[in-house]
Amino acid sequence: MSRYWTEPPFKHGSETRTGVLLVNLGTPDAPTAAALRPYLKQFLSDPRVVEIPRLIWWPILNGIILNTRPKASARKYASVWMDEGSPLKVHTERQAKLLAGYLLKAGHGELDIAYAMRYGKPSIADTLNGMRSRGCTRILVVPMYPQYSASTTATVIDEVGRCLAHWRNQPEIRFVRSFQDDPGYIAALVASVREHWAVHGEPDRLLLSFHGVPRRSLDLGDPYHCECHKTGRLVAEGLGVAPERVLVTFQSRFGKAEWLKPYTQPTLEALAAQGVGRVDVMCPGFVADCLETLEEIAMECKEAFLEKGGKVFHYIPCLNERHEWMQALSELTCRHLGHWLEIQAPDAAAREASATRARALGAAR
Ligand SMILES: C=CC1=C(C)c2cc3[nH]c(cc4nc(cc5[nH]c(cc1n2)c(C)c5CCC(=O)O)C(CCC(=O)O)=C4C)c(C)c3C=C
Ligand SMILES: [Fe+2]
Ligand SMILES: [Fe+2]
Repeated sequence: MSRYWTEPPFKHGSETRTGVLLVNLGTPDAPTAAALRPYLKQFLSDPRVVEIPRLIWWPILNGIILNTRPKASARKYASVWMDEGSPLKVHTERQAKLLAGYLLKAGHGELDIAYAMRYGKPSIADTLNGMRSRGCTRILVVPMYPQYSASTTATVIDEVGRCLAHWRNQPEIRFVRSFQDDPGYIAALVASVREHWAVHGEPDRLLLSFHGVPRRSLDLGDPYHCECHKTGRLVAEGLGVAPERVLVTFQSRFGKAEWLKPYTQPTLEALAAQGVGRVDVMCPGFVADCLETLEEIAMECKEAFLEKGGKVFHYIPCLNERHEWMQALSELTCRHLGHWLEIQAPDAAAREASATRARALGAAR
């Protein structure tokens, strides 16, 4: 591969477009060990995800993990796989299509909406190339992680930078950093819990389970832990329930090191042992259901809670394609697109808005 600036020549005078790129974590192509292996290799080779010196990590990854985990993970993926594919990819694709519809309704049908996966397919590189070929010269990248973490958000930003290093004619680019306290996102979470409680009544405890990260990343200054707690506090406030009935926990510990605490499954087991009868669990850090929610929480954690004497366990689904969430995402997107929307839309309304602003600026001077 030639290293730099390999794209076809820019068509001078051709129309330019504004694009929105949604990026989520990634997923294997199939629920099989053969498909899991390259996916896990790419994911777990990312130094933003596993911060262990390569000299130590490579033999563990290639010698142990990639020989055992693909088979075990494939079984888990098979238990949640949908007719159309991996839940994470299915929901992300639907979200991108719906977002285009919501933006069209808001008067921005001209926007180019795409989605990509940080690991696996569709890759960020291929998707950006597609956007370039459709004439996108301005791109807003939206990592689909409400809470910022170096292991998720930062690695998306890094990868976009690496891809653009091969472009001669680079686009104007913006990133959404995080949206842990976005009022629309919080309102969508609250609406989802309320809807569940309207049918099933209220539980003894509501657990908000976020994906974990190594404890060390908090000590080194990663804001993820704080952002999770902020989301948790705002959801509890929005629901109007006593704070002690809402717990923030962290799931999916990987390896032997300490991760963010309290851990989700041991917390559920302790609650069951204390005689807490019913818990509801929601995962606000994931905007789409995936292996970590459908298998780890709704199956494994449920079983653990009931085994320890808990009576009722409800899993409240992720926001997925919920109306309030899609509305919040389209509003968040418009806010971040900012003046690009005016530059983009060459219609009378936009020209009028620009003229009004110019007049106001003139008057201010
Ligand atoms: C090894 C360290 C890992 C860190 C750090 C980590 C952070 C992190 N991950 C998500 C979101 C998701 N992770 C998912 C799967 C997954 N995560 C890890 C490991 C780390 N994650 C592994 C090994 C796996 C693969 C599955 C397995 O074999 O158990 C997923 C689901 C993907 C899917 O296809 O459904 C998501 C989503 C966040 C938000 C995060 C840090 C904040
Ligand atoms: Fe993960
Ligand atoms: Fe997991």
